[in-house]
Amino acid sequence: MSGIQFKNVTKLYQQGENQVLALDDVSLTVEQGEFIAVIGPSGSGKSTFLATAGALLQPSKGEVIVNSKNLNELRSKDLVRLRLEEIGFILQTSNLVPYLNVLEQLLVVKRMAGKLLKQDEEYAKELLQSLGLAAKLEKLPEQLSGGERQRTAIARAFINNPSIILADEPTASLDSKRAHEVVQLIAKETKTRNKAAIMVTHDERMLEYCDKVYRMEDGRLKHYDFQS
Ligand SMILES: Nc1ncnc2c1ncn2[C@@H]1O[C@H](COP(=O)(O)OP(=O)(O)OP(=O)(O)O)[C@@H](O)[C@H]1O
Repeated sequence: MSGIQFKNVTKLYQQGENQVLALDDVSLTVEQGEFIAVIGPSGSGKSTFLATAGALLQPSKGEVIVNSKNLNELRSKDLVRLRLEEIGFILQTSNLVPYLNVLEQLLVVKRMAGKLLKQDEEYAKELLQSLGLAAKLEKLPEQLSGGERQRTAIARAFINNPSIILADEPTASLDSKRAHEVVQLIAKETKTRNKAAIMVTHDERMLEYCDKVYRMEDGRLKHYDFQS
């Protein structure tokens, strides 16, 4: 199936003599067209969960299945391709390339995937416009506000039309109005383009846009009954 599945996933970190249990027997399914949120206290395992879903970290035990592919069975070359083509990451910090302008930040992703078509530039401009960045196409990251940088990173995550969206605190640097707009946009993309999306957030105001909410506590993931 398309989407993301965790089957009894455990992640242990070695810290000197000690082991830290960051994910403790986590199982869940995020189907295509579903937008889920993960909340929970600092250090509870949310970033570890997202990095595992995005094939950036390997589980110590259990299986992660992304678009019907068991990540344990992929070679590192295939993992790189999967991350590039099928997953859009939105991180806490925007991680923009300092010497590329806003438009180029998106086009470079296409070039990396080996295919930059004429219509890609049009789509990139459209995306940037929908995120309120039409006047900033030629600006470098250092010439942008924190919120503008974050919106550029969000547009960059969408440019390859990935089927999976993984967002780590995407609203951290945004004011309330932009925060709502950005999460609405992720929700809309998820529905209209049938993606599977996971958002880690501290911002309870954003939960209303999500289909399901889970709470992480000490590495355990539990369904959270959220009333909007
Ligand atoms: N590379 C690492 N090596 C050792 N321990 C780690 C490593 N990364 C995270 N941890 C530990 O694993 C646990 C889960 O960390 P994680 O970053 O996933 O939590 P989090 O919920 O994302 O926290 P925050 O909300 O503060 O970002 C914590 O106890 C953390 O100290």
